[in-house]
Amino acid sequence: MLKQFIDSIDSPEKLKKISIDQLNIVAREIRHFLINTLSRTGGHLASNLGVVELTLALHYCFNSPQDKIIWDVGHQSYVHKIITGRKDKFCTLKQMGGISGFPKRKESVHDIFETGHSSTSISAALGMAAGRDLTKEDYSVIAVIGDGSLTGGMAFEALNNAGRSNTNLIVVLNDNQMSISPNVGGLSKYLNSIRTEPVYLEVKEDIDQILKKIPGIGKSVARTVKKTKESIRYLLVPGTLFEELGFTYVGPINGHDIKSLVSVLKKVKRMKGPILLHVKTVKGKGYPHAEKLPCQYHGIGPFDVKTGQALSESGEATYSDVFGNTIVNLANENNKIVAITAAMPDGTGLNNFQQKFPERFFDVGIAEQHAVTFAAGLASSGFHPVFAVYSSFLQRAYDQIIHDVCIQNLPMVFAIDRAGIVGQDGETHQGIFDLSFLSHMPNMTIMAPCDQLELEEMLKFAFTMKGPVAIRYPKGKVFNLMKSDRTPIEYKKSEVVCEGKDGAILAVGKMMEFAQSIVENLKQEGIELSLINPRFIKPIDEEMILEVCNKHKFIFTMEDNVITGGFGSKVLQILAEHNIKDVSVKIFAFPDQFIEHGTSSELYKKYHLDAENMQKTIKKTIIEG
Ligand SMILES: Cc1ncc(C[n+]2csc(CCOP(=O)(O)OP(=O)(O)O)c2C)c(N)n1
Ligand SMILES: CC(=O)[C@@H](O)[C@H](O)COP(=O)(O)O
Ligand SMILES: [Mg+2]
Repeated sequence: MLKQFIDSIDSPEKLKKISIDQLNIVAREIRHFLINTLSRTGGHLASNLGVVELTLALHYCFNSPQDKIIWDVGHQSYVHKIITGRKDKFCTLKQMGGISGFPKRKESVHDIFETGHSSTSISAALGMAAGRDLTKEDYSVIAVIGDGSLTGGMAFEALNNAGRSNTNLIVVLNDNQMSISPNVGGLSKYLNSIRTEPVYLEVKEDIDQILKKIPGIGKSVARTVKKTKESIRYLLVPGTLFEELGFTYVGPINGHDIKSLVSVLKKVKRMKGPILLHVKTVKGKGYPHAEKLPCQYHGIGPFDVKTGQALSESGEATYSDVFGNTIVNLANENNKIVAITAAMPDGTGLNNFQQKFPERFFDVGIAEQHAVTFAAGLASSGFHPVFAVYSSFLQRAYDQIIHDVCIQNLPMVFAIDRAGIVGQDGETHQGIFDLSFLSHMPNMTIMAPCDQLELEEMLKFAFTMKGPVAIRYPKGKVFNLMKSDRTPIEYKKSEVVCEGKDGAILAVGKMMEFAQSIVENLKQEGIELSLINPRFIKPIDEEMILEVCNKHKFIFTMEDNVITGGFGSKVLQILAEHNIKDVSVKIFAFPDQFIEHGTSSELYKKYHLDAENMQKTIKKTIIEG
């Protein structure tokens, strides 16, 4: 096989040894490598195809790890990983024990800061720059942020802070006009308006030289000249928004032209103060299927390279589908229902709602904090909003939920998708904290459906409530509980699935899938268990728990949440409050640690939360008495 350039490039130093023309060959090879490898492993293909030249140029012009490159979200860091010696590990991408889909400090000295959630890079970079200035060191700090991520509030907080800091900091804005879906909002419109400007660094320097030569005679003339300079700048130099914040704006430049990128980056490296380099790229660049459908190829499972067809799609309904369909049905009957997403209409299943009720649908950008307070505003003016959001991203809005929703006891629904284990996105994305961080908020009601039907019923129920309600459900395909006589949803009431004499399982949400099979299996072995579907995590069905304690010596609680502050600990609290000492409680939950990437089933197994392991523990506990 023909020896490729990328086979020999395992560090930024090696990259620097080749010519700029040869960089174009490397770019081609990397694209080929990414498409072929990700067709087997899956991953964030489109974003990475879009930053091939940009990443090569950055590593060509800067000296990582002395110079610090921070990747916002980090889903576009694959090319960086390839250049920094991890190409051979790509067949393990996002797999248990393999390399992560995001920057990880333990993976490489070049992964200088970990990301996964958006809009953090400028803050982190500014902190590093401040640290560098304090220790009087000399290196560059570069934040690479996408136009979608720039819509997040934190990015603006950081721009505001950096713009007046005078510190040397480079923000590379990777503008592909896309978030996961097309980017939205005023900022996106603004970037669009300056994308077409053919003016960049050289021209701006020329203008500055010309302006300097305008003579200033007398005070009023000086004022006029100053105004004229500002107007000329407004007319001729794009990016004035950033300039006014205190950044020197450079761009827009073509992010697929390596020669220009290298030339501009070399100049930017020498410039002082905060710089914003605006780079235009195409999401999915070089793979026609991804260029055409960048949203579909944002994060993709294995696919056929030729046809672009996904290989693993089963067509079975997911919880997101069920949410999406149910909310449309409910909104048909209730015109007060409005829906909000923070840049994730597809992932959350809200896209049908968007099409059916465009005027009642709001994509606020990657802005979870704003989304919650925006919903609170709608709720306080008579609407009943639903905010559909992934569990881990809702973490962003902790204070807004307390301060803007719960204190005022406003009616709104949090449709919390990707609760529990999401699998291959790892630590930053596992939704294992929501039960804990929502539980201690007064006025909040929290429910977890154990199956498809229950999600539908809980959504209907949630819109009859007068305060905030959170419904959390997992990633992936729906489960259907084997029980014909389902009881209707009633506030604070659990459901008895079956009764037995040897112990009781209380299985929250998804854990019911495991619990039902455990009960069936142990029955074959002569162990009879009660199975309870708690439905409400808050307020918890205390009556049921006390009844279970009256009947059983052993209680087993199951939840796909971290053990600290979760459902099990609430059960223990009730036992303690009632001074119940003769009942043993075993909590099955995730330990007090961050859960790495891997498939969901691997992770449940590793943490002994799969059916087989839990069954063994339950059997042993009961037999040993
Ligand atoms: C706080 C937060 N909310 C939502 C997401 C989900 N998410 C990941 S990437 C992405 C779009 C990012 O767009 P952009 O920064 O422009 O990068 P691109 O994919 O276009 O390269 C979103 C919404 C996230 N990672 N973090
Ligand atoms: C990088 C990121 O945060 C998202 O792209 C996330 O990976 C989406 O997850 P789903 O694939 O579960 O929608
Ligand atoms: Mg983008």
